[in-house]
Amino acid sequence: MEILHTITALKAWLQPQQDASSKIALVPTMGALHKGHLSLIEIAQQQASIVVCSIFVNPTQFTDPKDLEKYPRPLEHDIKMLQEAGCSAVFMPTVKEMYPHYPTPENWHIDLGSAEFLLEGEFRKGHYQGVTQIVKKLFDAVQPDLAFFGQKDFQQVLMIKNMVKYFDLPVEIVSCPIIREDDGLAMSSRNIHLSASDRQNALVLSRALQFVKDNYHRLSLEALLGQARQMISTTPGVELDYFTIADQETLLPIADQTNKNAIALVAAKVGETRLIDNMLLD
Ligand SMILES: Nc1ncnc2c1ncn2[C@@H]1O[C@H](COP(=O)(O)OP(=O)(O)OP(=O)(O)O)[C@@H](O)[C@H]1O
Ligand SMILES: CC(C)(CO)[C@@H](O)C(=O)[O-]
Ligand code: BAL
Repeated sequence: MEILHTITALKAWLQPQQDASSKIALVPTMGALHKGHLSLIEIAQQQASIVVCSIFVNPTQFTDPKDLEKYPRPLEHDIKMLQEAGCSAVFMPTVKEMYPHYPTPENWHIDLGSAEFLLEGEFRKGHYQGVTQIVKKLFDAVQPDLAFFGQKDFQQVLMIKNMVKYFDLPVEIVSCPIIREDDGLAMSSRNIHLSASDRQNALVLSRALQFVKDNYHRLSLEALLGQARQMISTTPGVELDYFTIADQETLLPIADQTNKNAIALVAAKVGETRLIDNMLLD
């Protein structure tokens, strides 16, 4: 596996590999890799001949400086995992490589539609401008045919699709299923911060989502939301940011269960760690 730190080195490595039949896939990550990330690599390998994984903890998408500072960075371990997964190359640039004038902000603001300001966008203001800014830079560097993202960050996939439309980019965005621990907790790099009791309390998120999914056509919307929110807010050490049942396209709350395109989404702080999860309904 090739380990590349600069855009110049990345382009020099990619160029001779490209022929008319080869497809390039990009799997963007912030590292601290787990089986969720590996599933994206595996799906990418089924659809492309060259799979580039990027590892970059992108400062412009963090709204909480403490969250950025303590974000896990086990780079040696990540490289080993990617090597074992048979990834073609890993791109791990410095902050200066991606943002030459950092910490001076670059001029970046694009229209991502009104869903930008809902849910994660409401709790992490400007988050999706930062996400789309770095993903555009990664797309420019790799020029992938396909790019793979996890459904765990459901709103992120929507925002990236909107960014692709905005610039009319020739890249296909593939959304991949959420990988969970055996007890239902969605895998996440930030799970490493959970204490033993946080880890147990965090299960309420997937349980509340599963409750809504199982009862979607049995209970009223009011009852579904009321019970799910109560399950979460009565769990010790868990502080709910939002639990919503929304339309998958607009992310606005659905009006009733005739909606065939609904999703339940949740975000909560478990101990000191903020987690998100979601489940498609119907
Ligand atoms: N459990 C999972 N299943 C499938 N894809 C996942 C999972 N967790 C993360 N991903 C995807 O991996 C990509 C990189 O995500 P990232 O590196 O931020 O990891 P993460 O586990 O989501 O970390 P965190 O949420 O703690 O930042 C994203 O597209 C994300 O949606
Ligand atoms: C897409 C991404 C790599 C951009 O920094 C990040 O938001 C993530 O890991 O989901
Ligand atoms: N996977 C989402 C990246 C973030 O939380 O910033």
